[in-house]
Amino acid sequence: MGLSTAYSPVGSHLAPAPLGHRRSAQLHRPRRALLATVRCSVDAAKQVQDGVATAEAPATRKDCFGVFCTTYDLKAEDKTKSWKKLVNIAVSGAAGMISNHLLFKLASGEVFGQDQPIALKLLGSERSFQALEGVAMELEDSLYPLLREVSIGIDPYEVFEDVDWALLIGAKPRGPGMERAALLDINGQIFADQGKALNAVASKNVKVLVVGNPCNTNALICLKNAPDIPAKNFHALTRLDENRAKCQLALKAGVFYDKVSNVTIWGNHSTTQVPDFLNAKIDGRPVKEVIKDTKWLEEEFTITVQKRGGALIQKWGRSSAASTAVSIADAIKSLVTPTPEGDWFSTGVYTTGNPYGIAEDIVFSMPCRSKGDGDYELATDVSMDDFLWERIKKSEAELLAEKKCVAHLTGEGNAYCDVPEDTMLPGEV
Ligand SMILES: NC(=O)C1=CN([C@@H]2O[C@H](COP(=O)(O)OP(=O)(O)OC[C@H]3O[C@@H](n4cnc5c(N)ncnc54)[C@H](OP(=O)(O)O)[C@@H]3O)[C@@H](O)[C@H]2O)C=CC1
Ligand SMILES: O=C([O-])CC(=O)C(=O)O
Repeated sequence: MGLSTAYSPVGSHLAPAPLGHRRSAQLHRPRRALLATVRCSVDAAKQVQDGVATAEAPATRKDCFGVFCTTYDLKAEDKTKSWKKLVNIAVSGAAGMISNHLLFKLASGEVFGQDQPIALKLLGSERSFQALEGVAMELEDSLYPLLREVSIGIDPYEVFEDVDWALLIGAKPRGPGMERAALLDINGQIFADQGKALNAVASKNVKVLVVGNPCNTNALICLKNAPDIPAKNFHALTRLDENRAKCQLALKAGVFYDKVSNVTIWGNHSTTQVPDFLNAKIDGRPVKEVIKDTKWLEEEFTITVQKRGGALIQKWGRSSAASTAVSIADAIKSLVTPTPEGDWFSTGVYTTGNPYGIAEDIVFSMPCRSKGDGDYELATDVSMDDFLWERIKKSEAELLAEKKCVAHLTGEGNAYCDVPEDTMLPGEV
């Protein structure tokens, strides 16, 4: 088995290094450079390709971590020779609950494929740096062959360097009594800064998936602060909502999930989101032909999906983490593998140029298809009726109001915040 993951914690002001970890080599680094890079893993990767096994003297390795100061006999296998070029993935909020599930899915190869080696660049903060070290240690201990590099840091300008994907999860949770305007402002600032950093140092074709709430408006802020990256490359996660809607339709129809297709979530990742049962299909047939209970579809189904996050928090005492990680994996897979014929997936994307008549210049969840190249096109073979359109307009109005709240972060003048009273995240009750 190939094993080349390593990280080296840097930052002497933080907690003592775990036993066996050498960190003194980095102590002279400036605080801004709280990024642990991995050199030995690159060497090890080369050795995989070459079929060479060496045990380099630890003294010559400045950035390695513990056991990774020695490289192993990686027994070059045919499959490693056919591996693709390394993909660099940044994850913010990497010490949080969602990441704790997601990182292991990414490292296992189930998202990008079993021939796709990856580098994980974990972004945290001073408050989470020690926890990030713990995350990196767990990744090490998992012996994932495809995970070639792990680095940790608190400076987005360093962590985002050359990244192909940025999964932006870290955000302040809304506390009791906190106004939505305050949440928009605090989190918006995080995404404005990260947008600037991505613009400066990431791959110019980086794909950005914003998870941290309120994710649609955070994604808008991020893309506005990254003018050199195509706006089309920014996504807000609404795949969890799509998965929740599929589950409810499958339950009601008495079928397994795999029979449910063409489910769109329109709009904001909030309680105004619109799960579309007009275009959805069960076993290839319109949902309305299979589920005749229109009252259920129009009322119970919609509200259940809109408020599923809150219902889960009431049971679990915390917000969805594992299912969110699964949905992030699904969202990425939908972009890196071709969409099954006739189907589509939901993702929050930039509306400018959309064919549906939704207001331009916001991030809105809509139905998309991909050829598997990381890009997507909006699905045009969708029907609209008054019921669906009326609800879409409500979610659109909410996003237009959110946009005004963050005008100071998107370069559009002074903010004026008057979001509708009932604007809530799915997890709020
Ligand atoms: N779009 C969707 O479908 C869903 C979105 N979410 C959202 O994802 C985000 C992350 O959720 P989850 O992983 O469960 O949350 P956690 O609380 O476990 O982790 C969030 C991370 O955010 C970081 N963070 C950034 N700024 C702050 C701040 N000012 N105060 C506190 N923490 C901060 C922290 O990391 P650090 O200190 O390293 O910065 C923390 O580890 C939340 O915004 C949540 O609402 C959740 C479920 C579904
Ligand atoms: O509100 C939250 O933080 C959680 C959330 O987005 C969801 O469960 O959909």
